[in-house]
Amino acid sequence: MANEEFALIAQLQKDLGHVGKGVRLGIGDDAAWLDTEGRTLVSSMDTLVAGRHFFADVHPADLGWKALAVNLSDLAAMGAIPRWCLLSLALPPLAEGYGQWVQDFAAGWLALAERADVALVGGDTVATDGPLTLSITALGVVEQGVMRRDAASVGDLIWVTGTLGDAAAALDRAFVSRGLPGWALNCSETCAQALENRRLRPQPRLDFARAAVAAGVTCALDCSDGFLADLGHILQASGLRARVDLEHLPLSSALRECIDSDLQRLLRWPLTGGDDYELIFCAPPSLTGTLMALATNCALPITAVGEVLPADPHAAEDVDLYWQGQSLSLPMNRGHQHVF
Ligand SMILES: Nc1ncnc2c1ncn2[C@@H]1O[C@H](COP(=O)(O)OP(=O)(O)O)[C@@H](O)[C@H]1O
Ligand SMILES: Cc1ncc(C[n+]2csc(CCOP(=O)(O)OP(=O)(O)O)c2C)c(N)n1
Ligand SMILES: [Mg+2]
Repeated sequence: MANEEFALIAQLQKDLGHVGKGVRLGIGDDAAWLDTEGRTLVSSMDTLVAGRHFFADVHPADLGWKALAVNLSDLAAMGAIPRWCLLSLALPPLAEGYGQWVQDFAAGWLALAERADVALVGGDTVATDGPLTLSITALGVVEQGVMRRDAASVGDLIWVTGTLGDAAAALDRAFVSRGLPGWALNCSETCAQALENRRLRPQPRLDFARAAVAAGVTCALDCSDGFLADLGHILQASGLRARVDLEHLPLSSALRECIDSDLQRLLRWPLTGGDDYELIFCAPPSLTGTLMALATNCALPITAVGEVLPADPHAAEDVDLYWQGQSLSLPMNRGHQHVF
C-alpha cells in the first residue's frame, strides 16, 4: 500500500521522535529550535546510498542503526557529546509501502539513539526514482575543545580504538555470497557472524572520545575510509609523516582466524578496508598511562600502531610502513574513495 508523505512523517514522528535534551521545538514545525545551554555546537553530515553504502536488501533495523552510528562516529571523532539529529529520506517506490519499513528502521535507530541520548528533531521525506538514500545531520555540543585532524605533533604516538578490518572482511564475504567479485573468507560460521555484526552494527566510540578530549587529546578522526587513507588525512592536515607497524594493527580474534598471517589480507582488510568507525588519534607519549586507564574504564582496547614523524620533502610517501622488521611499499589503494 502506497504511503502519503504526511502520513509517513506522522509515523516517523511517532516511532522515532523521542524527547531530547534542549529540544524547544522538534519534529513538526518549519525548523527545530534547540538550546545549546551556552555550549558550542559541533555539526556533521553523512549520506548513505543503497548499492554504495549498504545492500538494497538490508534489514531496515540494521540500516537504522548504521545510519545513525556512522554519523555519531563523526561527533565522537571531534570529542563532542551528541544531542540531536536531522534525517533526510529519499525513498524509491515500494510495493507494500513504508509502514513496516519505518517501524523496523525506528527500532534499529532507537536502540542506538537511546543509548547515546540523541533525539531526532527534524528532517525531510521525498520520493525518488533513484536508489534509497539517507542523509543525516548530527549535532552535538562540546564542553571544552575538540579533537582536530590538523593537530598531530612530531613524536606523538598513533593510537587506534577497538579492532580494524572486520567490516571490510565481512563485506568481501557478502559480495562473494551475492556472486559479486570479492575475496572469500576461510573461517568458521561463528567467526563470519562476528565479522558481519561489525559490518552491520558499528559502535561509535563516544564514551572513550569524550574522556580522551577531557584528558587533553587534541588530534583524532574516525576510521571510515580505511586506516591508511584516514591516517593520511591527519598527516596531510598536520603537514607531517608517520611510521606504522603493520603487525601492531589491532585485529579481532575472528579476523585473525581469517587472515592467518597472510600479508595481502592484512593490507586489504585492516590497513585499507574501511567501514571500521574506530577512532584514530595522536597523543604525546606522556599521555599513555592516562589513556590506557581511560580505555580500561570504557572496556575498550586501544593500541599504539606507530609514531608521527617530521615532514620530509624527499620522502615519496607520507607513511613508512613496516612488517616484521621489513619496510613495505604502500598498497596502490589506500582506502575507499567515491569516484564521480
Ligand atoms: N558537499 C559538501 N559541502 C561542504 N562541505 C563538504 C561537502 N562534502 C564534504 N564536506 C566537508 O569536507 C570535510 C571532509 O569530508 P569527509 O571526507 O566526508 O569527512 P568524514 O569522513 O569525516 O565524513 C568535512 O568537513 C565535510 O563537512
Ligand atoms: C554495499 C556496500 N558496498 C561498499 C561498501 C564499502 N564502503 C562504502 S562507503 C565506505 C567508506 C565510508 O563512506 P563515505 O561515504 O566515504 O563516508 P565518510 O568517510 O564521509 O564518513 C565503505 C568502506 C559497503 N559498506 N557496502
Ligand atoms: Mg563524510
